[in-house]
Amino acid sequence: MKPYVILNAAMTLDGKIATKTGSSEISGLEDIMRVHKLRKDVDGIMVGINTVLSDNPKLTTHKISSNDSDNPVRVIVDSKARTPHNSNVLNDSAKTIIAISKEAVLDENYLDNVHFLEKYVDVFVSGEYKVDLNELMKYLFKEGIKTLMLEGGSTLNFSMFKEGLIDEINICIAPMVVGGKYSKTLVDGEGFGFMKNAIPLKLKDILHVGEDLVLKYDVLNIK
Ligand SMILES: NC(=O)C1=CN([C@@H]2O[C@H](COP(=O)(O)OP(=O)(O)OC[C@H]3O[C@@H](n4cnc5c(N)ncnc54)[C@H](O)[C@@H]3O)[C@@H](O)[C@H]2O)C=CC1
Ligand SMILES: Nc1nc(O)c(N)c(N[C@@H]2O[C@H](COP(=O)(O)O)[C@@H](O)[C@H]2O)n1
Repeated sequence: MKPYVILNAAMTLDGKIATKTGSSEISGLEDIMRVHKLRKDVDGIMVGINTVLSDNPKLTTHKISSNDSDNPVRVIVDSKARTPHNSNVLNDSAKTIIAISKEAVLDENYLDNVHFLEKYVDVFVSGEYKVDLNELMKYLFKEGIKTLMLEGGSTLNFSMFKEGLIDEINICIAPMVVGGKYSKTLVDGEGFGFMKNAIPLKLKDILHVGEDLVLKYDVLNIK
């Protein structure tokens, strides 16, 4: 059993979720409010370690009227236990789970930080060098996370698609173009070699949210 996973992201019309410098303020205010209401409705919210390093996100419902009990459990996919000590995701506004790989506990270069993180958060170990996302989903479900919002970035998004773990996509398209072959797109990773392997989707809703457009899709190849 696994959580129902909703990938939520904001991209420019040309499909970028951040520039090459990591700048990523894309959603308009109304979309931010929509996202924070969605955060309040789900049990968990998950990002990759590069998103933590780049944005230092809070991953709480702080943009809407709410209290700490409304915050979802934060989940960080962090194979080498690189979450910095001063990260906002380590504050006590919400529970945090950091998923690491076996390498992080076997290699003394990473072990000190594992011990540090264990003082503040739940640490879940799976996979040899990279977090095993299937194992992680099973663990989160057992921990009571029945709905999980995936908030990026591009690399984790691809891995989650490849494993067939995403059920739904909510994508905000902002009326802007940024370009750049080194700018992150909605889904990067290694990608598929042939269109016949593309993830099939079904459009289920189109919303005008302020100046932005929000498209909602069901993913048709889930496990
Ligand atoms: N506009 C938007 O909605 C959003 C934009 N972003 C942007 O995305 C950028 C970060 O994206 P990325 O660099 O692609 O990094 P990412 O946030 O997807 O993290 C990827 C890292 O996670 C770790 N990882 C561990 N196990 C993994 C597995 N099984 N599969 C995949 N990754 C695994 C690896 O260290 C990997 O390099 C930032 O610039 C951030 O601002 C991030 C979220 C939302
Ligand atoms: N919905 C949305 N729109 C954007 O324009 C974004 N850049 C993001 N980014 C995601 O939100 C995280 C920041 O969250 P906090 O406000 O600090 O809680 C960021 O790390 C991305 O995951 N999302």
